[in-house]
Amino acid sequence: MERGAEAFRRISRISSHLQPPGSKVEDISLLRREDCRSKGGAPGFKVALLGASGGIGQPLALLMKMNPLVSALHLYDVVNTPGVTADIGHMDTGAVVRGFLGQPQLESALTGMDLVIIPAGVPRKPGMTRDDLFNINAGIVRTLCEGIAKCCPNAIVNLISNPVNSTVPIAAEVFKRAGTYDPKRLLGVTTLDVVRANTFVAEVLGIDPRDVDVPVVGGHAGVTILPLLSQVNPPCSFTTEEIRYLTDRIQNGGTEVVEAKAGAGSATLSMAYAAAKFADACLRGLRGDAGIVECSFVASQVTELPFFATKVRLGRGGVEEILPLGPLNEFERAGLEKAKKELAGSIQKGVSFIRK
Ligand SMILES: NC(=O)C1=CN([C@@H]2O[C@H](COP(=O)(O)OP(=O)(O)OC[C@H]3O[C@@H](n4cnc5c(N)ncnc54)[C@H](O)[C@@H]3O)[C@@H](O)[C@H]2O)C=CC1
Ligand SMILES: O=C([O-])CC(=O)C(=O)O
Repeated sequence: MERGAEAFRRISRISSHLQPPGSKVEDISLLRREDCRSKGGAPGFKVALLGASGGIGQPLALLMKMNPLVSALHLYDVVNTPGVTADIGHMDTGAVVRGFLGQPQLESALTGMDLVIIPAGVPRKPGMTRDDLFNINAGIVRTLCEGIAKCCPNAIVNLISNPVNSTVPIAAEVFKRAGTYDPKRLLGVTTLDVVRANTFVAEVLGIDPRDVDVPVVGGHAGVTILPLLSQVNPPCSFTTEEIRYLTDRIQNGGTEVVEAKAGAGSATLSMAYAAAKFADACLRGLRGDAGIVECSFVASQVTELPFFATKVRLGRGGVEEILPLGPLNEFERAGLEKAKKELAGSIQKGVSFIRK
């Protein structure tokens, strides 16, 4: 009997370690986080996920909890974080998980973070463009970035919320106002475009997508998504029809998912995969690994525009080097002009939102 009670006490103590703040477990008097023997997790990076209860946020939380480079994972949202945190927190991987609910807990969620990933905001429904999300998501991104400027100004920021072509300029303006802007640390996540391009090109070539690398440059909406099919690795050639089919499918991959989900949102699972892949690359860069190259929408001088997505080399300071576009064929040069025209407007819209 006595041994049974002791066993219950020990189990209760262990599970208390993972209870999120605000959850309803206090009525079991033995459940106290402070009772745990171990206070910390494995050495590694501290990562915050803002929008953690959403369609992207939940699977991304799962994937980041599985990343051995992460020692602390902070899950922030305006809804449902106690449940998501309790659930993810039971995974027997190294990262210690803590949940934060609502604006009053934003600062605690952000303090001390090395990497902040932002998938907070509304997704598209059929018939909408990413720009139709601007009115709601611009304000959400501004608030979250103000928190970052205050609580973890040196963190790397991975911005997922759409329209990325405008939200990255918004974030830059918020950081400039706060005096914390470092263009090397602000990265718009365009990895899903590369992931899709690799998949669709591999399908056409009849090879394994893991063996394919397609650079996708420009931005993250419609014609601003510019796959460079002339630079595919391994080197290969396509017919004119294949180039038109692939370019169109890559540019409209997001819309393909939005329509298939028929009102239930946009890409979440493939996006969580892509975001986890990109975040892992950023963390390996922070660790000092060499040769980490990914496409990302960043402050750039590759074109006359202030922001542009290209391959970038990641390192301890974030973006260590912006790689050139490389030689483009005539089809890609025409695509680049179209992309730049639309991008210029989207970037300006983001900048004006803060400067107005
Ligand atoms: N960059 C990219 O390649 C992609 C970007 N996206 C974008 O990611 C965003 C999120 O998409 P989903 O996860 O599918 O949407 P969702 O609606 O399922 O989840 C969004 C989450 O953000 C939370 N949220 C709302 N306001 C917030 C605030 N002020 N602070 C913190 N959290 C807040 C919501 O409560 C919700 O849990 C959308 O804007 C979508 O367009 C989606 C796919 C790909
Ligand atoms: O299409 C959307 O709205 C979501 C997104 O950015 C993508 O899937 O690429």
